Amino acid sequence: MIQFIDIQKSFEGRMVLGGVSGTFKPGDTSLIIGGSGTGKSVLLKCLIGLIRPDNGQVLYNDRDFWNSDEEVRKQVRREMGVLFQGGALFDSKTVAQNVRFPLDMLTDMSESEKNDRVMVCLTRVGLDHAVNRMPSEISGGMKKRVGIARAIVMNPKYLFCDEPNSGLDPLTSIKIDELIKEITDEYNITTVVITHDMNSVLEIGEKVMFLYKGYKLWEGDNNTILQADVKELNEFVFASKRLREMGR
Ligand SMILES: Nc1ncnc2c1ncn2[C@@H]1O[C@H](COP(=O)(O)OP(=O)(O)OP(=O)(O)O)[C@@H](O)[C@H]1O
Repeated sequence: MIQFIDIQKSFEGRMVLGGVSGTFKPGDTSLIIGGSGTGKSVLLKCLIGLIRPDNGQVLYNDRDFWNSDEEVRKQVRREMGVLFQGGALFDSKTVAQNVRFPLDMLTDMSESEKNDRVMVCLTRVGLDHAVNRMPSEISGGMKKRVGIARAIVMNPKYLFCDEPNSGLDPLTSIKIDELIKEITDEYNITTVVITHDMNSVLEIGEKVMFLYKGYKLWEGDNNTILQADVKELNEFVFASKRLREMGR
């Protein structure tokens, strides 16, 4: 479980997060949604340890990330998997070498243990046929799958995905969303996904948090989001004027 309490962050006097709190639970795929520049990525970075918040606490199963010593932070970091925007694959490494990278860096597993683990993860994301391909030789959707395989290779308790659908067509996006959700269920991971894709919200949004100008204005699910009585959320959800008119 991840709990974060009153997270605040400003850059050069400009407030980006005004005090955001929330809870993410194991087995849930929790979405953080909101328009551009509303603080989603900064919040994610505060959670995963890339930006230190000015105020507030982030608790990983009761371990206070920012107020613990480096050993605790290191341990928590080892329990995280991150799927970065764009996949962030190494262009000069094969698919298998990309997935294996965290095992090389962070474990003392034997060669055969590493190879087995890589194959388990690549098979799970449907890419066991592509182990020796280079990133330049595979599609955008496949790159995301490689990114997911790499993010789960260390068997994470917590999985963070920053815009997993960026650059993908709607159908491929839904497949990636479903894969993230299935893996979350299967391994009981606490998963947090940043998105501004309404298709994702409607498909996998069982837990949704809406950020607006650095504040959480709404929390709910895909069954209630269309009826929510929050003006800023309605504007985000029904971004198209045409759609707004059709809904009335
Ligand atoms: N390191 C930084 N230094 C200064 N300002 C920053 C920094 N990181 C983010 N910001 C600012 O904080 C605000 C929120 O940025 P953030 O990246 O969290 O937005 P976002 O909601 O993720 O948007 P998008 O959907 O476009 O990625 C923006 O105005 C951004 O310019």
